[in-house]
Amino acid sequence: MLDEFYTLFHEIENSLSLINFFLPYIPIPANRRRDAARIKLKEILSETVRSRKRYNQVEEDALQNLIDSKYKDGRSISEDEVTGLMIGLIFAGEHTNSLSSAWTGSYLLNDAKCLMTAIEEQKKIIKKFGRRIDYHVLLEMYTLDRCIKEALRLHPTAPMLLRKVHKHFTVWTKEGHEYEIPAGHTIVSPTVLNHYIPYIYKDPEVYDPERFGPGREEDKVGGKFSYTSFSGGRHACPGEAYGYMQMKVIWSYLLRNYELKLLSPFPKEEWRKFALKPQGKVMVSYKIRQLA
Ligand code: HEM
Repeated sequence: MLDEFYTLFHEIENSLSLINFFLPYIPIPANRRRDAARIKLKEILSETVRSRKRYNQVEEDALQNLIDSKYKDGRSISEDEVTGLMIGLIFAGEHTNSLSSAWTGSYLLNDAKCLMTAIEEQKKIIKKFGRRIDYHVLLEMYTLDRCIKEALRLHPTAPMLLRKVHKHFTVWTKEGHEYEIPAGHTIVSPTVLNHYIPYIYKDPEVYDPERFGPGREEDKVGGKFSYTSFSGGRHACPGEAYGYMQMKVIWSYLLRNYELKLLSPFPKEEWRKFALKPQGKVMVSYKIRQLA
């Protein structure tokens, strides 16, 4: 069941491409597979929803929260809405995390100094807490946190953010130029360019997790929208903290239990895909070890 679920999500992920951004329903093979996978996922989730209702089964999970939620006028949300929201939620958290973990790993394994700093941090944490990894232990992983944040600065999973303008407003640039933004227009904020602005990020092309460390905190320099890998404003990602936790679980576990080496060249970005994934396969060799 889990394998089938994963494969179906993979089909949805495979349809992410620039062409789909402009023409989401164009009948190309990837979209046909995406639509078939969406139907099958809906069937699986609908069956779970119905079975819970049939047997009055109540679980403590996100699906249950959606099943039990109501509109302001007291109306329950429909089965279609529950399954649609659930698919959206899993998709929002799954491919973003796997891409960001892959970029983080590629950078760590490509940079001996960063890798050593991240390993030393794990050793210190093991000394303090033993080998357990829980919420409180994850909060102590400042170095790993910064390594992930920096990988996401260089490779944000959403390369641009779009907003529909509801009210006319004016923007002034640092150079003093003034721009009128009329209501009704769609504005694009290209995260993938903003994260490389040199007066905010020193040597922006360089992977340097310490730029977020105490005393530097370069992302604070340009104001609250300098770092938008998790977007900003009302529709900022609600899964940011959870996402960091997941990525820290993955990478702390790997660093503690395996000696890893990057075999393939450092990956390039796959620009044809809307989410900036690594191009081709990232090949790694591993040897079992236990950090102490
Ligand atoms: C590395 C991990 C993640 C990254 C990089 C990421 C990135 C983003 C970005 C950039 C947006 C905003 C898109 C926009 O403004 O147009 C967003 C929205 C969203 N994310 Fe995440 N996300 C991550 C993990 C998660 C997780 C784990 C969840 C939930 C379990 C999640 C749920 C959502 C949802 C529901 C939205 C829509 C928010 C709204 O429109 O109000 N994300 N995410």
